Amino acid sequence: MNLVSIKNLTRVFDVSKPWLNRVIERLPKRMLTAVSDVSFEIPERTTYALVGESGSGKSTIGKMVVGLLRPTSGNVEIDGVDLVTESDAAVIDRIRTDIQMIFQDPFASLNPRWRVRDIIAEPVAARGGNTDGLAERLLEQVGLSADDVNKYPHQFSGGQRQRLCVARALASEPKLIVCDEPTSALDVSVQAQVLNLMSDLKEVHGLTYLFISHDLTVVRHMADTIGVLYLGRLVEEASPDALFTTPAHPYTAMLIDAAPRLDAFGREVEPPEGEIPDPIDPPKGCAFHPRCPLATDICSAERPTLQPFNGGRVACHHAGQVALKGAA
Ligand SMILES: Nc1ncnc2c1ncn2[C@@H]1O[C@H](COP(=O)(O)OP(=O)(O)OP(=O)(O)O)[C@@H](O)[C@H]1O
Repeated sequence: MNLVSIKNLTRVFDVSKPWLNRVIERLPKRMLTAVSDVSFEIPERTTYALVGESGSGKSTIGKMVVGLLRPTSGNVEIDGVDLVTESDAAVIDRIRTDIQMIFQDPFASLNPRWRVRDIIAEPVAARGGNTDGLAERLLEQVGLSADDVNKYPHQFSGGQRQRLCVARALASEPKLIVCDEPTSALDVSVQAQVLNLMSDLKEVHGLTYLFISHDLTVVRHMADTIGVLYLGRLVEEASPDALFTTPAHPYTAMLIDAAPRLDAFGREVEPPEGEIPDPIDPPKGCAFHPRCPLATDICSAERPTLQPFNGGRVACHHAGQVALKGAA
């Protein structure tokens, strides 16, 4: 059964400068479509990874799923309840407790003046739940010590702080955790430990993850399905195996080819080629065509729709014609 069902999700931001619109009458508003007509489903107890470059709309989707942002149009169904159209506040409240979010920066998302005990127990205490021994139990589950309950966030390393965030997210026994780049602020060696912990906890607690990352290699081993976003649209969706061996979209191939090359300082050596277009004025037809090695006339004229392909879905006029550099 699907825990999450996203249908035709769209979010437009008004990025006009109000003062300019006041000075110049009838100046058209500048509208930025951050997410456009995105649909996907996440079956219970599985991990769906959303991957794309900066600005592709990943965080905007994550925020709409947890209810931090309202969609311009489309639907977000969690556990059979459409959070966009549901009017019963009690039902929405029940669903919201089933959803937690973990952010990229573990320090910014932990109150520096609170002890770990209060940070972890707060979501449960706020609902009048029983917090006896809760923080101690969760600390042990995330690989920290129960003796740490009286410490403050600054007394932990980056990786440990992200473990605290995981413990806090688990406190209210959620069904779905939306993870927005949870390991990208961490050292590479610590990243793997936190990812392994999250995979283990998924099995133990029967969790479902929506995992957001700009890095395909991070999600390769933990995702059941990967959705590739480009300029707010889903351009490919497939299992990690299919995606890495036979990417159907040239953008996916570009991301794979650019993936894990790090220099001695852990910086990406080879970013994907070409510039990301202006999202306020995206290219006509397929938004990827100015960067695409396979582009032909049809690509600048007609936007390809997402179609079933090789067990997944792809939006490309030349689906399946790509070759990975590494495979050449
Ligand atoms: N509150 C906002 N107001 C105006 N524009 C926004 C807002 N939030 C996001 N955007 C724009 O929407 C687009 C998608 O942003 P989003 O943060 O969802 O992308 P992302 O893929 O998560 O990128 P990153 O990895 O850099 O966070 C970007 O062009 C961004 O500038």
